[in-house]
Amino acid sequence: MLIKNNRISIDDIIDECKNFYFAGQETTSSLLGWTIFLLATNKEWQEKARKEVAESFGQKVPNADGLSSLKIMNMILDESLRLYPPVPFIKRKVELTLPPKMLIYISPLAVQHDHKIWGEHVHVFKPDRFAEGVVKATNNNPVAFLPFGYGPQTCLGLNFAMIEAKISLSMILQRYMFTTSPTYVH
Ligand code: HEM
Repeated sequence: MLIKNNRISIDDIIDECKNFYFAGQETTSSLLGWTIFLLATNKEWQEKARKEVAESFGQKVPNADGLSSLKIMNMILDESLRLYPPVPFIKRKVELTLPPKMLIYISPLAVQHDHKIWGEHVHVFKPDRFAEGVVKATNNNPVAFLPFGYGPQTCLGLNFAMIEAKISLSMILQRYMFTTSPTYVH
């Protein structure tokens, strides 16, 4: 972003709006799409999530207090973000010892599928690996879970995206049960 005279130009603001639109829409819809698929193929977790939603909201519209107590749903969303990170690459530009301006790509997809960190069931949907938080799930290596990136450039929409996903998923679970087609092959 070019800041002249301590002012952000109209073009910069338009760029930021486009960024929010792009960075904010496809990512959360990818998270919801994969989560619905994972719950369709793991019915016991679909039922656990529905029970938690029913206990928190009944048939009412989800509210802020209830959303923060959705522990099972948080575990499910984290496991979905681990298996199918909506942003598979993060990039950084080298400024120091490596050749300047070189772009480094870090792959959440690769790190989150590393059996040395996540164990032999790395490819299996196991939300309970997140039951005691990310530090425990990563064997004391929290940078191994980076669906929203890491450090000063961490995703600006992290909290917004998780709240949006929890509201949407709660309202879907309140209304629908879902399954894959009998002919579906993964
Ligand atoms: C599941 C949903 C989302 C995922 C997985 C996601 C993931 C990411 C990732 C991996 C980055 C790069 C972070 C880094 O380089 O370390 C990023 C950056 C960013 N995201 Fe998201 N994002 C999501 C939703 C959103 C939403 C809803 C918004 C805004 C409404 C948003 C706005 C941004 C912005 C502005 C940046 C750039 C931050 C910067 O460079 O300082 N994201 N996101």
